[in-house]
Amino acid sequence: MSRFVTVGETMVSLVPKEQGLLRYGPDFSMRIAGAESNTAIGISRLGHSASFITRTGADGFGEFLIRMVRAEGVDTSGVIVDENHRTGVMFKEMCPGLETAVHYYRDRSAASCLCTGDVDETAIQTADIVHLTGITPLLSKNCRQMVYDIMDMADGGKTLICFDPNIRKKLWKDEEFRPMMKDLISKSSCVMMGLEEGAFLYGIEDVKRLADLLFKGGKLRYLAVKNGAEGAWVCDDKQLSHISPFACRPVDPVGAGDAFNAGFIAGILQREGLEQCGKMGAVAGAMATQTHGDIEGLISAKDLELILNHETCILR
Ligand SMILES: O=C(O)C(=O)C[C@H](O)[C@H](O)CO
Repeated sequence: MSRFVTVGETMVSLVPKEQGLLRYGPDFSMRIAGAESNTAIGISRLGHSASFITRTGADGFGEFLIRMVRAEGVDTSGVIVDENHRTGVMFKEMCPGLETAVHYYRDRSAASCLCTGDVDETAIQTADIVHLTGITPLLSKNCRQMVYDIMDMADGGKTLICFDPNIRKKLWKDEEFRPMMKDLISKSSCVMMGLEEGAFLYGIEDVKRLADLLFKGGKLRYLAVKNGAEGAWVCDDKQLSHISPFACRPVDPVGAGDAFNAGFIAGILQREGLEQCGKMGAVAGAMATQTHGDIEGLISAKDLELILNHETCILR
């Protein structure tokens, strides 16, 4: 039984070794990417049990993904190897002065064939937290149904439903997605979203107004609103606090939101106070921006503790 369970797509991520346009043929290194597995690995690094459910192709890329996620201590026993579909792939493109661009090769991938039958209901109902993102329901109709069904499996029980809309405009092919995303948020007890995502979905840029609206539904227990290098806000039904950003040397923001989520959720699992959960998220998010891969900068429990206690790490 894992305290944290998540379901979604992990892809092989080909990250250029140097900056420049793809058209000039950079060399690539092979990493992994996927919002849900990033968060699962972040949770595992912070000392909590995590399991990840997905489908991969029966190919070397799929074997690579499973090996990488399992090596980080995440339970992959729920991963299904799909003989009929291939593992999704994405490429990053990094140009000086521009934000990292991603190019997906994930249409009809193995993970887009995920369905409700792939998910063990008991695993969801016995977990403390089930984490879902708004990427999965955009992958296919069966994925959308599965996300709703997982929320139903957890609803009414003790499992906290965490949701990050993680809006990916490259996957956003239908205006129907907006009401669906809002519906999924309304079914969640912990929502972690970007300030820009709040504006995109609700037309609200003011965090207090956004919190008032979302808490009115009665289901929400925690809200984190992330604002990149400007920090974040964390709220429950009693308190709204701004969390200052943690100083870092960013090279790539992709994956920082997932790292924030891991820190924030680890705080909830440890029954920390709201602001401490926010600080854990802010430090974890900042540290993740310092590497080009999504998972390489995910912080360990020991390093997080040192930072939060303002202690220095003895290296020599
Ligand atoms: O964009 C996606 O679908 C991914 O999950 C890949 C990245 O790892 C993710 O965007 C980081 O949050």
